[in-house]
Amino acid sequence: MAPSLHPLIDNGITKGREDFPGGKLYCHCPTDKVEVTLSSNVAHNHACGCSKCWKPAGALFSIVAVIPRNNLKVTAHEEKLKIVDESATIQRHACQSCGVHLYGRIETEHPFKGLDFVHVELSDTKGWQEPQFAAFVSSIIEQGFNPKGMDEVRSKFKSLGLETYDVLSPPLMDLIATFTAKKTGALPANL
Ligand SMILES: N[C@@H](CCC(=O)N[C@@H](CSCO)C(=O)NCC(=O)O)C(=O)O
Ligand SMILES: [Zn+2]
Ligand SMILES: [Zn+2]
Repeated sequence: MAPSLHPLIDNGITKGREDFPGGKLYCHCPTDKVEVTLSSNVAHNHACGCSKCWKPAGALFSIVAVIPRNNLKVTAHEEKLKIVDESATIQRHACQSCGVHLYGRIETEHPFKGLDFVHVELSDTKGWQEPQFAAFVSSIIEQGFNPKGMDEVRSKFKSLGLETYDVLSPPLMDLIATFTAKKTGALPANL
């Protein structure tokens, strides 16, 4: 049996809506759920194979997207949130009771500062931007996945119409490189 990449994509991808206005994310606690309100759709939604992003049990990949941090508010039970790893670039705020990551935020100088990382599967509404690509695919091996299965994993993504990358997608890599070039002076700061 093919391994589960993620329940949201295993059986095909449902397209989101261009005019989707956002919605609420909830942690997995049965009561007193942490609630996060997003006031827009997300962007750059993708499958991520890295070891740090939260994924549901049994899935090889997380599905993670970004949203401007001003469009994200914790609207209930913020007291349950704790940063998973203070030393990581992305400060992932997880519910201490159920372990779900509600949002990841960057506080240091970084090309993605100002964008929060979120998992739209924590919402019960439909219409969020669908996954656009798969990132950090080779990273699943670091978590114990047999490298012999990688062709099958990459083929499955391709059959779903998702390009696979071992870091991030070209537009995101270009953003990172442009940020670096402006810092070193290789490109003008006002480009
Ligand atoms: N092989 C490593 C990769 C970890 C990694 O660099 N993850 C990325 C992507 S997360 C969402 O796309 C990243 O930006 N991490 C910064 C951070 O987590 O703070 C592994 O698998 O651990
Ligand atoms: Zn919880
Ligand atoms: Zn990740």
